Amino acid sequence: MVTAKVWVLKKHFEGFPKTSDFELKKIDLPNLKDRELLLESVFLSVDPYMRPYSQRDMKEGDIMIGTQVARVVESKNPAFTVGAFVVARSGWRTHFISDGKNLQLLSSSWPESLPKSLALGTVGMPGLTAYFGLLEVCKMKPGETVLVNAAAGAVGSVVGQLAKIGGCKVVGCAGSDDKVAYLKKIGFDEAFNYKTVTSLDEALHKASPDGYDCFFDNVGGEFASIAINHMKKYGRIAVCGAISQYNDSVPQKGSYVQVPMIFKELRMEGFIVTRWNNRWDEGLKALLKWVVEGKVKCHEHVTEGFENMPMAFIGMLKGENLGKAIVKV
Ligand SMILES: NC(=O)C1=CN([C@@H]2O[C@H](COP(=O)(O)OP(=O)(O)OC[C@H]3O[C@@H](n4cnc5c(N)ncnc54)[C@H](OP(=O)(O)O)[C@@H]3O)[C@@H](O)[C@H]2O)C=CC1
Ligand SMILES: CCCCCC(=O)/C=C/[C@H]1[C@H](O)CC(=O)[C@@H]1CCCCCCC(=O)O
Repeated sequence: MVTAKVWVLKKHFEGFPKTSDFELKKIDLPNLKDRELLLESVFLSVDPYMRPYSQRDMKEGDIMIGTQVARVVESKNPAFTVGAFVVARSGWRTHFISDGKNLQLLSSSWPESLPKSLALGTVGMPGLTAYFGLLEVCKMKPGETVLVNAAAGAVGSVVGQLAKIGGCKVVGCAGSDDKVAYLKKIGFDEAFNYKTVTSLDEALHKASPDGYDCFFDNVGGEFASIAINHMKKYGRIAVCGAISQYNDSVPQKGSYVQVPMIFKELRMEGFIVTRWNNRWDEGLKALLKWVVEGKVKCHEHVTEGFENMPMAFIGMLKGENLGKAIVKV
């Protein structure tokens, strides 16, 4: 019999999550039935959405939501051979049983030398968010200037690199000098540390005195309300995330967007990447190709050990990650 370790939401988060909000449990898994398979998680993802979605969709005692790259260890389903790798949405578990539905086999063209954990980052949901957000929401065009925040993270680092591939000038901001140095290294034209600049207004103006055509907003809050004033006429804002607000117990009061939107005739659109589920293969194929060709660089912040999942999640919310935050079991 296999015993799985799972992390449970013990107590709904109040403000910033704490390790005591989680509980590690053990679950004995039954024997496989016909068409079932047993999987072991190899890499798990910790993502910002877990904070707002846990509040909205989970009860205390539920296993934490999340995605993993898992290996098939036993199979009574002919579609999955032992040793195959899949991307699953099975939550924070070391082992689980599946009927094979909702499992995505890793692409057959996945190079042996490429870390499989990238299927949770650049060549996975975060990479697709950058891809569709830029192409379909920002509708970036060559020669335009793109601004992205949380730029050294899983989504932001791909946004900047895809915008460069698309012939744009790219400005990024992030929360440490090391992250800023990384952004310059991977091709951002301008980058600044939003935590240490004396004025966000001045930093945004200095990085692009003519303003911004596209703003890929991962952060929301104060940064977004300042950045909107730096948009060019007919600029487009892709509202991807609002991580600066996810831990608020009391909603922030901000400035209002209507006046700059009217004067500059802006378009601002929220999106969830699953809108393009029917084009997932197109996006993953393009991202994998760019990664293999070395045109898109990937960095991962890997935490070792399933027992450290809560710490990795909290660390990511605090900004400790450069690139995609991953847990290696
Ligand atoms: N709409 C969609 O379909 C999707 C939306 N998203 C959203 O995209 C955003 C980025 O996600 P992802 O790339 O996975 O995460 P990241 O890898 O970027 O990690 C989160 C980063 O957010 C930054 N951050 C944390 N708190 C704040 C704050 N108060 N103000 C500014 N920055 C902060 C930190 O970087 P730093 O050091 O720079 O502060 C941290 O490293 C999130 O808002 C997420 O919800 C993600 C996937 C899909
Ligand atoms: C105000 C909240 C904004 C959150 C934005 C965000 O990060 C969205 C992320 C989703 C992404 O677009 C597609 C996903 O996979 C993310 C959500 C997944 C939730 C699934 C929960 C159910 C489960 O995994 O069992």
